[in-house]
Amino acid sequence: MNTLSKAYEVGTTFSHNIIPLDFESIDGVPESHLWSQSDESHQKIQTNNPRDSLIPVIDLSDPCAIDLIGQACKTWGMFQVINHGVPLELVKKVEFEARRLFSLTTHEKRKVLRSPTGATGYGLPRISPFFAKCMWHEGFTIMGSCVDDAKVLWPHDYQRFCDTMDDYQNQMKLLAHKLLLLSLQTLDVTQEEINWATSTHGSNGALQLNSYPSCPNPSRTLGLAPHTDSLLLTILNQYGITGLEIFVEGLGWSPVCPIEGAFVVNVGDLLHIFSNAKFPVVYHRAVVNQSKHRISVAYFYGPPIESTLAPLSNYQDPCFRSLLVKEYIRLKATHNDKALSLIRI
Ligand SMILES: C=C1C[C@]23C[C@@]1(O)CC[C@H]2[C@@]12CCC[C@@](C)(C(=O)O1)[C@H]2[C@@H]3C(=O)O
Ligand SMILES: O=C(O)CCC(=O)C(=O)O
Ligand SMILES: [Fe+2]
Repeated sequence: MNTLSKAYEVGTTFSHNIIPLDFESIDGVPESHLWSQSDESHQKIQTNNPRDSLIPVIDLSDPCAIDLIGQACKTWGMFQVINHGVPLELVKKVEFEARRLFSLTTHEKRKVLRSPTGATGYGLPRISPFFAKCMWHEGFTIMGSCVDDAKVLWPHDYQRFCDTMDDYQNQMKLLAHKLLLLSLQTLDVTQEEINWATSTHGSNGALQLNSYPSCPNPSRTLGLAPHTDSLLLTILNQYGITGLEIFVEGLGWSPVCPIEGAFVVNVGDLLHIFSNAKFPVVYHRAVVNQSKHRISVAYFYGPPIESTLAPLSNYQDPCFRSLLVKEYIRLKATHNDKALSLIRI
């Protein structure tokens, strides 16, 4: 077993609906998607200016970028990055292809449904079984090649979609390595540990295309329920439409405003563990809106799944026990937000 998708093959299968709603054919929010106003996951906060964002914006060409990234990772577990070197043309192509996919009919999209234990394909977010209500969301997950699914969707025109997603995953991996290298240098880390986190052999990534159709009653539902991301680092593009929110202790849910050309970068569970909790993980969610069909694209970067994950060796008191990366992925798949506490020392 050496690819990320394999780590998901074994594990609990939930008898839970795995098919997104047929958003084309409904004109209200059904009971299954109505979140209670008293639910903590569903509370809102008022910011004085909805354009205000707490999360720092870091210019990668700034000579101080390393300190700024270290500071942002330690304070927020999140930052936005500009001047990152990813070609804008490719970023736009990814949005175009994602919109092309989600604008297919429900009948077409259901031909490439992710199986209940599967990793790739069209479906609901993996975290869905942990919530009583459904999310106003449909997603397409890519781990490695997406050619099999693309051939089903566009038998005579699949190459464009695959090439775009492959190029983007390569660019994302390069950026993830760059950002990990910078952030880790601000911790007491050995060269061997840096090599593990930024290894080019057997390291794993996944691309998640998220679609949040416009919603007749956005305040009564959620696009993506509160969660932390599982792998080392996530690089997200909001494509200009507000929706991502983070949970800030004492403040509540706060928006992360989209900035043109920027990516939102956040620490995942594996980096939280590896940094011995020096980098916090940030709870985040996505809200939907009434007039716009929002697309976001998230790249998740992780280390080889057969390798051992352990807190940095230079720290005297490890906060977590060590385990294989694939074991943590399975714990997360079966226990969701309880997984971290299950390995805390
Ligand atoms: C590598 C992965 C991270 C992810 C699970 C996945 O296998 C691919 C989908 C990812 C995603 C996207 C939406 C939110 C999330 C929590 C989910 O349900 O599926 C993340 C997963 C994660 O970070 O655990
Ligand atoms: O759509 C968003 O803004 C958030 C997406 C997200 O959190 C994810 O894909 O893990
Ligand atoms: Fe996320």
